[in-house]
Amino acid sequence: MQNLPWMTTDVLSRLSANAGILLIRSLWEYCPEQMFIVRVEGPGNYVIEAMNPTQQTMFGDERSCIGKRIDQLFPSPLCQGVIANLARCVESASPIRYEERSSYLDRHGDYREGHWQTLLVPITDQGGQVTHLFGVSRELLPVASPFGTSRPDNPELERRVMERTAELVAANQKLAILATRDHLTETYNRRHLLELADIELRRAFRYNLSLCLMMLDIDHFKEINDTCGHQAGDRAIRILARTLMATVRECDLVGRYGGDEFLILMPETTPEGAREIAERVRRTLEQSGQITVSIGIASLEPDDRFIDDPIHRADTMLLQAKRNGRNRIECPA
Ligand SMILES: Nc1nc2c(ncn2[C@@H]2O[C@H](COP(=O)(O)OP(=O)(O)OP(=O)(O)O)[C@@H](O)[C@H]2O)c(=O)[nH]1
Repeated sequence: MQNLPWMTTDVLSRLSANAGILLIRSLWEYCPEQMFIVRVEGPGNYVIEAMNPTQQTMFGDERSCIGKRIDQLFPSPLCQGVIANLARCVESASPIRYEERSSYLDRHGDYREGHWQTLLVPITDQGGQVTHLFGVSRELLPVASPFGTSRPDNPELERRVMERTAELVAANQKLAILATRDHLTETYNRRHLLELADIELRRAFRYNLSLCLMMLDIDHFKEINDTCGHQAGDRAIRILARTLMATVRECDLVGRYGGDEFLILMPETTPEGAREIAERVRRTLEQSGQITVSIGIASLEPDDRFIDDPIHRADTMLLQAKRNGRNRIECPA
């Protein structure tokens, strides 16, 4: 990727995936603000999926809240307000900031008056669907003045700070997309996919999980370029990317490896499961009548040390699929 000017100063973009995860974990554990993750189950239906320790000191033990719907956790007026804001964030699919005042039941079962400032950030799946919302909430406590009167409010300044913060969050999201996605297809770019693949490889070894990879490439792609032009070639690549995103499972990671070649990581998948997914992709494309693909599959083996090892085997299988006639899948016996 071209070295854009902001990349030299943006520390986050230089972090490895592991360092990024460590950073997020530390923030989650030690941040004095309340943090939570809500699962979007449908209109008006939001389920608490996680709360950081700060949030737990307010609402009580995480175990008593996880898996509960918002309307089971909050009393009525507050609950409607919370749900309306969650819905607004899902609808706009972009970060929102808001303030709310309400009474709520604390972890001791006592009613308290609260005033919060909250930032909600949507988390999308690879298809762009908002599946979760990440929230950071700060309780605004009245500040005692040394002169005995409350500090004068400055609503205009506060509004401008909130606007600017929302702009920065949106800009950061755009930068994150630029750094992690392929410009032509919006699937993961090679660098980011390999970072994610490395995490999946460690996770698979640590928890003794299966992991499969699929490497695929459009058949006779050069001919499409040579006879119909480069733009038609680009269109074919986009058709393949869209089909992959729509056909593989939500947990599979799709990335453009280079040219017309795509790599798909299938966590917690056996070779039989991987073959089924590959067959679905192959058949869908064949039926579209526009392009066909050849697919090589490999699974993680105990001696693998780096993600390049199974990638190399998937690539060899892909070559074999090409040699054996194309529009087919090859995986180790
Ligand atoms: N349109 C377009 N073409 C690209 C892009 N990246 C690489 N290519 C072209 O992809 C072609 C490589 O295609 P191959 O996968 O080797 O295709 P092939 O040899 O015709 O077919 P197979 O043997 O079936 O794989 C070359 O002509 C490259 O110039 C891109 O982003 N867009």
